[in-house]
Amino acid sequence: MNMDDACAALTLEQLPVLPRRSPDAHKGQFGHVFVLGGAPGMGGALALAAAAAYRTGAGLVTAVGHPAAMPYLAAELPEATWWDWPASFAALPENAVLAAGPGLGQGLAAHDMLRELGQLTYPQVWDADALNILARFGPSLLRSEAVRLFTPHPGEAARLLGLDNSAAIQAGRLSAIQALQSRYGGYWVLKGHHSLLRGEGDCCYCPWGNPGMATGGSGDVLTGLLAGLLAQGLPPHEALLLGVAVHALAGDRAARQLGPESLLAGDILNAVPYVLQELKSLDV
Ligand SMILES: NC(=O)C1=CN([C@@H]2O[C@H](COP(=O)(O)OP(=O)(O)OC[C@H]3O[C@@H](n4cnc5c(N)ncnc54)[C@H](OP(=O)(O)O)[C@@H]3O)[C@@H](O)[C@H]2O)[C@@H](O)CC1
Ligand SMILES: Nc1ncnc2c1ncn2[C@@H]1O[C@H](COP(=O)(O)OP(=O)(O)O)[C@@H](O)[C@H]1O
Repeated sequence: MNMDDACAALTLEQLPVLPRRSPDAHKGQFGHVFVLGGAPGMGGALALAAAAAYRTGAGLVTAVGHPAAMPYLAAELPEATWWDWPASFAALPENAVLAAGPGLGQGLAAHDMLRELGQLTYPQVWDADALNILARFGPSLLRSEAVRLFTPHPGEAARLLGLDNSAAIQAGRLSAIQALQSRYGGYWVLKGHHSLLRGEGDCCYCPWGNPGMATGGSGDVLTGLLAGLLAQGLPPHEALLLGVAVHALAGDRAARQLGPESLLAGDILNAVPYVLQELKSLDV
């Protein structure tokens, strides 16, 4: 079955808009995103996700990474605060949102932090190595009731379902995303060409995006976007639709300017503010 026959395409009209900021707004009203990632050699993934959370409008962003990842943050994102691994999340602010996975690796510290994350009730985004660790432990890792958004690519989806490789997922993307949601609960995007979304109600697919986005780090940008939207209080289903759409539209905008071959994940990130503005201007 062709998934496009079974799922409706997301439309611009369906996308929620971010609430207008009151003139006396302060940063505490827009949430505090904690991004867990940045194992040695992968500080860039953490920096991209943290920057994306800020670009979407989060009030504060803290990058939780290995000390070796610090130079990326200092150079790329002085706006972020920084926690070294191993970190504990016993005393987070009330408005915290956690996003785990970008460049996290699968070492001991990552396992410990995810075991703790699985018991927290703050809204969460699970991506990349957080999904690989979840695949190893299964749904029992998710002990608490919490809003959770999951963002696997087909390789990660295969691991989460105990399948050999991504070909099995690609052969039946619709049944794969259904199986993922019934096994792990929560809100899902199965990434790739025409990313599939499944939150509340029927599934839909994202008609935007392009093969230029098949480049290292573009998924890390999506993780930060989703966390930034949750942090501003968007309900999870709306955050899922808007985050995936903004990411794909930003990818299309960057590809039009630069060509798909030259596209970097950072170009998607840089296009996000323009897409957010354009979407706002549609809401009249
Ligand atoms: N700058 C940095 O610091 C960066 C750091 N990064 C970090 O690296 C870590 C490892 O993450 P990763 O995704 O690179 O490795 P991995 O999970 O083994 O996936 C590869 C396999 O999955 C599949 N596959 C993927 N997409 C697919 C698709 N659309 N359609 C179909 N299949 C698809 C495909 O499998 P195959 O088709 O070969 O079966 C492929 O071989 C992680 O922590 C991440 O955050 C990266 O974000 C990059 C930038
Ligand atoms: N051919 C494509 N068409 C549309 N979007 C794509 C395509 N290839 C990749 N993408 C998007 O780019 C992102 C890649 O994410 P991911 O594979 O996790 O990359 P990384 O791990 O390098 O950050 C996803 O959001 C995916 O939907």
